[in-house]
Amino acid sequence: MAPDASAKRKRPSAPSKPGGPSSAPAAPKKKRQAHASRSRGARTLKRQSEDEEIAALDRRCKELASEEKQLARFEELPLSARTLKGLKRAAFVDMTPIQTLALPKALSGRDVLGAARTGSGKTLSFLIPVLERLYRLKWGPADGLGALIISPTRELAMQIFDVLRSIGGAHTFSAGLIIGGKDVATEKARLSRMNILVATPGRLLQHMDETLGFDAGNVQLLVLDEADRILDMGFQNTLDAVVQNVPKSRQTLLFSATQTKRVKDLARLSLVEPEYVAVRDKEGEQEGAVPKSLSQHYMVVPLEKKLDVLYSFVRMHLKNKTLVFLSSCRQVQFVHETFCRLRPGLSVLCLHGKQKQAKRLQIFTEFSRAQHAVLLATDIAARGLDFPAVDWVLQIDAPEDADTYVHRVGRTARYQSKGNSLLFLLPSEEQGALAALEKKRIAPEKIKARESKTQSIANQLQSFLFQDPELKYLGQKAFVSYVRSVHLQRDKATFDVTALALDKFAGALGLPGAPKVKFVREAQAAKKKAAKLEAKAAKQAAIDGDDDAAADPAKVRTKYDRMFERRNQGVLSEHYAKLVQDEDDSASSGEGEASGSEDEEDSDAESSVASAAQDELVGGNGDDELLGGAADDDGDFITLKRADHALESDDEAPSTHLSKRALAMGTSKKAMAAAGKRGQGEKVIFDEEGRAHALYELQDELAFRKDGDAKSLAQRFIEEEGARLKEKDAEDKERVRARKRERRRLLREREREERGDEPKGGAGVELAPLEDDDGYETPDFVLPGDSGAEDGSESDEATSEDSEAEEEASRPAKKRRAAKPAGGDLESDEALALRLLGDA
Ligand SMILES: Nc1ncnc2c1ncn2[C@@H]1O[C@H](COP(=O)(O)OP(=O)(O)OP(=O)(O)O)[C@@H](O)[C@H]1O
Repeated sequence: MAPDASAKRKRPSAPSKPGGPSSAPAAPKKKRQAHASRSRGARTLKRQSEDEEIAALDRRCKELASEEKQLARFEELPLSARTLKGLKRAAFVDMTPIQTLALPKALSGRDVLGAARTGSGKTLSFLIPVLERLYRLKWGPADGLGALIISPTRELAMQIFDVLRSIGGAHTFSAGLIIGGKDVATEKARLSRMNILVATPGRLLQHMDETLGFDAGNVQLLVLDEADRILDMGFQNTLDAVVQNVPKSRQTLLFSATQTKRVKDLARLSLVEPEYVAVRDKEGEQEGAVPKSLSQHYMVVPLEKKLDVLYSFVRMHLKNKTLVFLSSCRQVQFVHETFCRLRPGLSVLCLHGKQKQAKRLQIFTEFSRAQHAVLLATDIAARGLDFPAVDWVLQIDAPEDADTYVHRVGRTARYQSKGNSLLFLLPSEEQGALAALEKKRIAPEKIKARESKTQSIANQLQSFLFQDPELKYLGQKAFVSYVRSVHLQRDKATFDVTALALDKFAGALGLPGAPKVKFVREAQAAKKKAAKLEAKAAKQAAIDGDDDAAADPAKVRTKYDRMFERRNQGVLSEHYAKLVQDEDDSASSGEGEASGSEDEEDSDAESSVASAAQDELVGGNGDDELLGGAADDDGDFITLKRADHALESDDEAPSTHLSKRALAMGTSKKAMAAAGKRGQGEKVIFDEEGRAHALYELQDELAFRKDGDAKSLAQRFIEEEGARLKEKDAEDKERVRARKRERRRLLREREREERGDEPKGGAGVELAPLEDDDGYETPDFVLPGDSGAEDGSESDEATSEDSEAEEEASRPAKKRRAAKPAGGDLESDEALALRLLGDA
């Protein structure tokens, strides 16, 4: 098979035999004609034999579908000589169980749903029917696209394409690989000439939408490898759009180790009487999705220990090929970066979705060829990839579900080889994850890491991160992306983001602290709230003796539910009636005034008062008798607070907690008048911030508006305040200058006294005293509306008044000490030094 029609054209022609067509010009015309008719005849014969072969194949395929005969070798299948040649060349002789079951059905044109464990040879189960169908239809370049194979990842698409090339080399179909990350324009140019396409869904749809002349209307076969993944939510819309572009009459083949049987999914593909093909064991049970040659283990590892255990594992398995799964690209990047720096003693590679396509391809090839290596990867490496001879698959972060587990561990123990897998589970994940695996009849064996052999790398990571801020940043991203991955898990019972020891985890990554993650805080708050509600509901259920609600605390009942469900309602009504009666009595006896509106409020208050009372009484032991007892004693119950508190009446003596002076003040008319003069007793209004204002201070809006609009008022205020501040500033500056002048004057006097001479008319050096730097710097207020000129005039004024020494004095002490005194010569320098020494 030619992988590409253009490549086919470029391929150098086969060396011509002596006297063959290449030497034709030299041959006599008759000879040429004879040769042409001979080759025409050969072609016709070939075509005839092909037609016969195809007819025989068609016949045989039909028979095979009804025979239910178990064939063991590819040779026994009704396959074209070209396909058999390709299979032989690739050394495929015996069929695997899934091939034995699926190939006869698929070759007879049926829609097939194939399910078989990982690494069991599903790829050939759909590639052989693709080649055979097109061959039997005598598909040629002019027929356009005949088969479409869709894969969820680029790497898997590349791998399928490689297998197609290896077994289809004897056919003449053109085949193309359509995956993201490649030049679209080049793909577009070649697309219309392809007979078979292997594609990822997104890029395929892009071409269907954009590429002129790309027509999928003649497609005979649609294949979905890892069908359940392509049919799931992530690819849903894309796949639906692709399916709309291919004819309904096509044959459809779906393969996966974890095959979907959901009618809803399959309905989207409009399958026609699909044949479900699954390999069964001797007891007739469908074989497990995981190969028997795989030894599966799991280990409970706290989050903060994961990297230590992983590193220790890698160090102890230097002669192995290990594939490690982590939950996010950032984590893969971070662990790769740090492990490379730690130099574990074998090559550490990484594969994730944020890499460029060329890089991904390079890593894929490198790991495939490597004998001993570690590949850190996200789930893009989980499905379908056929890395040869992987010894261990490690899952550092638990898979989102059992299917993902199956695909991940399926990267080892492929075809007839053996392999090992190790799953890390957090203590909080153990129960849920094992239960999910159990449903698929998967039971990994529990093992423990030896403490003595576990090497801690936290300190080294910390030092790497300290030295390299970029790495620290990556660490923070890795942290957040891990937490997010847990947060986004569907199985909330197993994956609890609030159960993660985030501080410890941050420390294990070498981070100085745990980055704040908003959704964790939200999840924690939600959990707290839910717990509170549950507790409250359970408590209430216990109070009400509601067994159902107590058994199911999630069934939260409102206050109103409780009100309507309440027993002994009559008793409480009686309480209330007495309460109202008592109040009415007291109102009629002149103790208070009960207005109509207050009566209405009372009727609203009944429920809460009664309910609160019930809570209080029954809360003790929830005993109905007690409630009844309380009802008998209802007078006390209702008036409990008033009855127990001897309230001070207005005409009683003032409380004794006031001092004698205060009491005298309170009763003395003179004192009260004096207080009135001091402003006490004036009516004040409190503003929003609780400050008291005299009435006149708070104008109403109209009065406020009389003074002008708000903007001009604000501007005026700013200007006034600016002017006030400038004035203040000038005063401050002047005060400082005066103080400095005074200090200098005093210093000069002291010096003169010490020297015992008269001043020499300003000659010599004027020293700014060191202590002159009082740390005060006049602030320059720049207020809106301040003009630079005004500012400048002020500072000019100051400069003209001050001497050079004063300017010097205003500099910071350190600079001043370093500066050379103005006008100084050697003599004066010496004098200065001597004086300083003397001072010291
Ligand atoms: N009939 C066969 N004889 C020998 N080797 C085979 C045969 N069929 C498949 N293989 C080999 O088995 C390995 C696994 O095959 P394949 O990748 O098709 O598995 P799979 O079932 O698609 O796995 P997965 O579920 O992981 O996608 C490959 O290396 C392939 O070359």
